[in-house]
Parts: sequence; C-alpha cells; structure tokens
Amino acid sequence: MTLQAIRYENGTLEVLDQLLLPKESKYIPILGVEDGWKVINKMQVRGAPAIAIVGCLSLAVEISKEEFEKKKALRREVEGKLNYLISARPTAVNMKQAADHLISYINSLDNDESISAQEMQARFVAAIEAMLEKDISDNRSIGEFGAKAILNSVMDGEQVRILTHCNTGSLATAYFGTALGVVRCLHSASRLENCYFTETRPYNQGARLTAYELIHDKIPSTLVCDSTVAYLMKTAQISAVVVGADRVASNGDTANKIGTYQIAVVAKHHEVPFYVAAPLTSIDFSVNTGDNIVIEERPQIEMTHINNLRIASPGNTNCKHSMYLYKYYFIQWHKG
Ligand SMILES: CSC[C@H]1O[C@H](OP(=O)(O)O)[C@H](O)[C@@H]1O
Repeated sequence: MTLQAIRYENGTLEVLDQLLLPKESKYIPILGVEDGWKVINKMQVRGAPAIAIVGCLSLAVEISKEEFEKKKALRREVEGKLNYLISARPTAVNMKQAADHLISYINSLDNDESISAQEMQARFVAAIEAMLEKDISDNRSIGEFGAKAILNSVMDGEQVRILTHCNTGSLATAYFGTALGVVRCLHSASRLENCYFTETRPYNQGARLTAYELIHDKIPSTLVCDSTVAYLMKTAQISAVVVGADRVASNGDTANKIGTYQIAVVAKHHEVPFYVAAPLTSIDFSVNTGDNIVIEERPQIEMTHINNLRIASPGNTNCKHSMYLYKYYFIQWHKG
C-alpha cells in the first residue's frame, strides 16, 4: 500500500501534514472548510488533485454535521463555501473544476422537486466521496498509459531511465500519483532502471516527498540538485521526462512547479521525450493559452529560510534583483 496523504472514513477527515515530512509523519483532523482552506493555503496538503479532494471533503465533513430544512439554504451554503475554498491557492485548477461541477450538481438536485433536503444532502456528500475512488482510478489509468507510451519509444526489453520534477505521487493525489504513477507502473513492469528526481527548491517536494515515496515503495531512484538536470540529460541517457501539471490550457500550454520550463527546454535540446501526466480535472478548457494562467507567488521566506533557519543573506527586498519570488512558469507545449 503506498502512502496516504488523505484519510477519510464515514464523515471523518484527516490529512498528512506534509510540511513535517520526512522528519515527522503526523495526521491532522479537518473539521470543516476553514481547516480545509488553511491546510491547502499553508501547503500542509498540496498537489493539484489532492487540493481539490481535501477541499471538497472538508465541505462534506462540515455539511454532514448540519441539518437543512430548506434545499435552497443548502445550495446557498455549498456555493459560498466552494467559492471560498477556490481562493486557497490560485494556479492548480482542480479545485475550481470540482467546485464548478459540484455547484452544477447541487443546482440540479435543488431543482428536482422529487428530492427532499435530506436526500439532497446525502447525494451531494456521496458525490464528493466518489471523488476519492475516481482519482485513484484515473491515476492508475494515467500510469499504465504513460508507461506504455514510454516503452513504445524504446527497444523491446530495454530498461528506462526517467527524470521527474516536484512531487506527483500519493502525496499529491488520493493515491498512486500521476507522473509518479507512471514511474510506479514502469517499476511494476520490471522496466525501470532508475528514476532521477529533482530536489525542487524551495519547498523541496522532491527531496522531502518524492524521496519519501520512492524509498517507501523500494523503487530504484536518485535525488539530484535542480541545477543538475542539463548535465544529467547530457550524460545519463535519460529515456523520458515525466512531470505533473497544475493547470493545462486548452492549447496544451502547461503550468507546473517552477523549474519545469527549464527542464522542458533542456529536454528539447537533448531530444529527450517530455510527458505531462495529468487527469482531465487539471485541464482548463476555459483558458486559451498559458498566458491566461494565474501564476502563484509565495512569501519570500519560503525561499530565504529552511525550517526557520535563514539560508539567504538579508537584503533590501525592494531591489528587483534581490526579490525572492517563488513562481510557477508554464511551458510552451512543443508540438511535433
Ligand atoms: C499531481 S500534483 C500536480 C502539481 O502539484 C504540485 O504543486 P504544489 O506542490 O505546489 O502543490 C506540482 O506542481 C505538481 O506537478
């Protein structure tokens, strides 16, 4: 059984506090949407699919404890709280996609006169709970499809060497992962020679989270500095790069963790196939190109400190060159 970022059973929700990993493995209770918003905003829970699932489950936990006489009251509460949850982080689209779907669903339940307020509440909670199993099923399909695509591009029986960035595994989803799900499928097929993964400064999703998962699953892997990527592709015969996505625009432009763009450019230079592994819930058809994707900027302390220890000299942060911005960049989808 791979690691579980999310524990949900009969209306009770706990999440693994990923800010404490790998030093401490601690689950924290989520009692409602306020808790859900906080753990997403603080990145105690992160990863595009996991953000949507935890956000929506926090709503299910909250409304399961309430009684609604009027269907319209339930609909209004659901709409307000889903829009609140979207504001926790801007770039990953999964929470917005889930909110749009659930608002449409609660409106259809409200308009169905054959359904009581209690039935409406029960069906709505069930729809959120179904997101967990759907994500796991999607991840397994992505993993199998991605592994097959990579193996089709190499010689029969050849062992492959994969490079990935950030964390896209069980700690970023309901279970199994997206890009790391592809790695898991290659390993299960006995075709993975090694998975190289970047530390992914400044939050260190790779060094702290992907390392934790690959060691847990006993998958052959090597942690590399972010700055090693070009040298690695020049010297290590990388078979393919596989990364996740926070938001994919309708033309294929992809927003992902900072560092993805430079890996894509280096992969193109070294003619290494580059794959984005993402569920349909990460694709935003309302956005034409990457230019329209909101880029998340986070507090500079997330870069200047590690575990509250300053690692960057204090400077005049008003000067442009000294500004520490933790930004996502999108990669132009290299067609053909
Ligand atoms: C399947 S996770 C997709 C995406 O989420 C991660 O971002 P964060 O750790 O900031 O939530 C990373 O960009 C992954 O590629």
